Amino acid sequence: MALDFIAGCIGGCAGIIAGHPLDTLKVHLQSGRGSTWECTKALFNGGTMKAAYRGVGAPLGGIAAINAIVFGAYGNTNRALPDPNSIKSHMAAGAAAGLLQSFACAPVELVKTRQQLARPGDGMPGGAWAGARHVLRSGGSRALFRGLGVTMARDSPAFAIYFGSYEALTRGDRSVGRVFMAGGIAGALSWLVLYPVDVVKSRFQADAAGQYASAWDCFVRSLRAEGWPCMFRGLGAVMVRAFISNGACFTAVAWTERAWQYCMADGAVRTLVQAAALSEAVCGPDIEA
Ligand SMILES: NC(=[NH2+])NCCC[C@H](N)C(=O)O
Repeated sequence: MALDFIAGCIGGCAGIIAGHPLDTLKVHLQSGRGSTWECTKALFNGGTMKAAYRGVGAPLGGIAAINAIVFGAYGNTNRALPDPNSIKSHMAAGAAAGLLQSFACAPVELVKTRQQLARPGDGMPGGAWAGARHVLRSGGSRALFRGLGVTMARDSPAFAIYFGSYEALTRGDRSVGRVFMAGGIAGALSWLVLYPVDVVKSRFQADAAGQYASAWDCFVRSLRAEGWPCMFRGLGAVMVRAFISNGACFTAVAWTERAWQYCMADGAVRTLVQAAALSEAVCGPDIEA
């Protein structure tokens, strides 16, 4: 249990660091900041990764809480179901985990999104806590939880697909290569299917001025103004990000688990050797020897 959590945190951090620049590109594309080429150029302007990594603090800071909820809810729901090993149970447990983690994920992603899109002079500080305080001061907790409903609508089905497909793809083979591929494919699939919901979420959370009354209003007005193509902008970036990020995440989880098991086994051997040495010191060498 504790191991799942520690492994999940290390995996989650690896995934965030590997995937954040592409996440920033995605958010810029979703918000209509320009073509892929224009956005990429703007993000790497100045030759540093600074703009591409803006807003990384909130997801890094929130990953422990989010993973505690995801792994806790996933494991417990799965075990409580009548047939825990079926893919259906893994999907149901994933859906419950996705729903619950939205309460932590929505405010984290709101701060992240605002920082990724911040322009000089609009007062959005760069740090995670400073960003959250800024949002709270300007609109209270309602402002911080703007987009909670649409986050649930995205993440409950997304995590069902995520855990269901990961389980299906790793049945019978948990080698490092397989884990990376399965994690990458599961991540990419979970984004592909729910992508328009994510576009609406980004646009709705980015809207600090309160131009949209609700996420639905944001969806209808975006469609009316720009048509269906805007619901798929950034899909390429997110698929590459999701593959790398979730491949890295599940691989780090598997490595951490193996390192742990190795240390435990090693520790157990050392304890046996010490116990033998101690008994020899106390009782003298074996009589037969
Ligand atoms: N579409 C989703 N939210 N899928 C669940 C995977 C979440 C994962 N942490 C990622 O960012 O890729």
